[in-house]
Amino acid sequence: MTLLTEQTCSACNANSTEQPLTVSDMSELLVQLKTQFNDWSLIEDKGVGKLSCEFVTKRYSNSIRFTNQVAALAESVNHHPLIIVEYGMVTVQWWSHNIKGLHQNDFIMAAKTSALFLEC
Ligand SMILES: C[C@H](O)[C@H](O)[C@H]1CNC2=NC(N)=NC(=O)C2=N1
Repeated sequence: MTLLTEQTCSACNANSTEQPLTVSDMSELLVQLKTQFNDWSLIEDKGVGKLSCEFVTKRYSNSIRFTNQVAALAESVNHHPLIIVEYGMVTVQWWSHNIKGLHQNDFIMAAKTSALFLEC
């Protein structure tokens, strides 16, 4: 099985007709993600499933540097997370706005976000 970090995002377009993942597909992807990076959680926010992770940083400047790296990654694939920047912590949440739920892309991007943090 190809690691999520080695997969690429499918094109994200506003009028996607794709549906959110089935529960079984989501569960399988969550196991894959947590096997590689255990800190991600599946949350539900106003009925929308999201992947959320809190990254602990040493200084605010580290938070900003990591945030900028995630932003560059997001821009490179036109798929963007919510990022909350605090002193000592960056919270990242991935979901697909166009389908109001989780897509495989979100699991790929979550894995790539964690891989970025490890290099940071
Ligand atoms: C028009 C543009 O391609 C779309 O709005 C993209 C931008 N970034 C996006 N990011 C996320 N997380 N979900 C989307 O549906 C999405 N759509």
